[in-house]
Amino acid sequence: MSPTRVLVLNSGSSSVKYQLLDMRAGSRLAVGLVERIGEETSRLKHTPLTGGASRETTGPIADHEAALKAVAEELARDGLGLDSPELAAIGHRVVHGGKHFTEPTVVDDAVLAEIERLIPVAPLHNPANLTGIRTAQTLRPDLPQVAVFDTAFHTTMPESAARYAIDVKTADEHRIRRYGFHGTSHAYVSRTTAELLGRSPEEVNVIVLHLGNGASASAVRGGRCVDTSMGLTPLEGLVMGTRSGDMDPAVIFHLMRVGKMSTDEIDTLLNKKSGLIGLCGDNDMREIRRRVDEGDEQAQLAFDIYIHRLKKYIGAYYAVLGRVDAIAFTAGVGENAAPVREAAVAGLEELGLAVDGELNAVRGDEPRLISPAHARVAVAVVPTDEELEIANQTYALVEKNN
Ligand SMILES: Nc1ncnc2c1ncn2[C@@H]1O[C@H](COP(=O)(O)OP(=O)(O)O)[C@@H](O)[C@H]1O
Ligand SMILES: CC(=O)OP(=O)(O)O
Ligand SMILES: [Mg+2]
Repeated sequence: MSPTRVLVLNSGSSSVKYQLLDMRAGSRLAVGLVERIGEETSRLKHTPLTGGASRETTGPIADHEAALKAVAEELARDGLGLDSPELAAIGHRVVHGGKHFTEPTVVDDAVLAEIERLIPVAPLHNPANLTGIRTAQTLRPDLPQVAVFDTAFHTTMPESAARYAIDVKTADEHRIRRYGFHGTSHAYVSRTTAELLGRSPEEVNVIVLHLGNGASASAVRGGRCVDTSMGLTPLEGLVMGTRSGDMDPAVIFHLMRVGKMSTDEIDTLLNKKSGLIGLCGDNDMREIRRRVDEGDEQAQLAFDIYIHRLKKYIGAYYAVLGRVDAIAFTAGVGENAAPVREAAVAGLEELGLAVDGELNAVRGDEPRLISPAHARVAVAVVPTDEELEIANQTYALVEKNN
């Protein structure tokens, strides 16, 4: 019998999320997370789902290579090591795939070179993704390593949404266009939202709000992305944990000319010291809500700016789609922060949008509706599962190639 297990690695700038799945049985064998990679207080949390309790270790994990080796050791302790003949492939989230990669792709040297070439436009993410792939290759050189790109779902965007209004020749020479990210999540969540409505994805128009530490919105018409809020890099769009999202690009010239800041300093400012953390010193929505409830004005202003931007995108994508069947909230903030969901649609009753206070307060892991009965537009909470989606795409590709 051919092997049926897939290991999925979702390497972020300072974390690795992973899952080991058995695709034939449709079950998860282990899940885990390594956080704060590169710091003294790195933490690995491993949960075997074949029996036994979660294990947590803290202590310095220097880089993504060390992180992946630690994950491999944890899996081996449960008899689920990477040397298993039952492993069919390793699936990797790769954040930037440019215009080129529209499908999941088996990694070879040319693919690695392209991911590397795209580092300047995904400096926080592509290096970690590359290290994950290379380390996995050294651990299992015989296995297919499959790259699943954040950008792939957005390659259906029309030119009118994908192009910036800058000189065409310059844009083409430097491949400057809007690529969009979190595509695996937008694809999974828009499809799951259609299922929740009991309809096929082709029939429905959905606005997906992926609100994690990084955050993006997308407009999905009949299962295809027609616009999304991130652009050339994951900096454009919504207010995020540490990223500014949209602003007048001339802010950058001003900081250079008048603020005498270097390109790298401005890059760090906008990617790592802006957004919620720049506005109020915290990037965790739990902490911000706690402060808001205590009457903290700075946290309140940060929250208000976050919501204002979100609302603008809801309105914009409503206009782009013309008809909206559902709005889906997902990722850490979208799935957990009821006040964010309530505030984001407050005052939009004329657009057929509202949340039911009681439904909105319910917590859970299942996709669910939070709009009042008979609402014109369904408002939903749809937990994302990038790892499952990557596993499905990886396994489908490996099966096809066999
Ligand atoms: N219970 C909660 N209430 C409000 N916000 C939460 C809660 N749990 C997590 N979050 C938010 O979710 C964020 C992480 O989301 P996640 O989707 O895991 O992000 P990423 O994949 O970018 O690391 C945290 O920074 C925090 O702001
Ligand atoms: C592309 C992106 O912003 O990813 P993340 O939210 O994982 O940082
Ligand atoms: Mg994420």
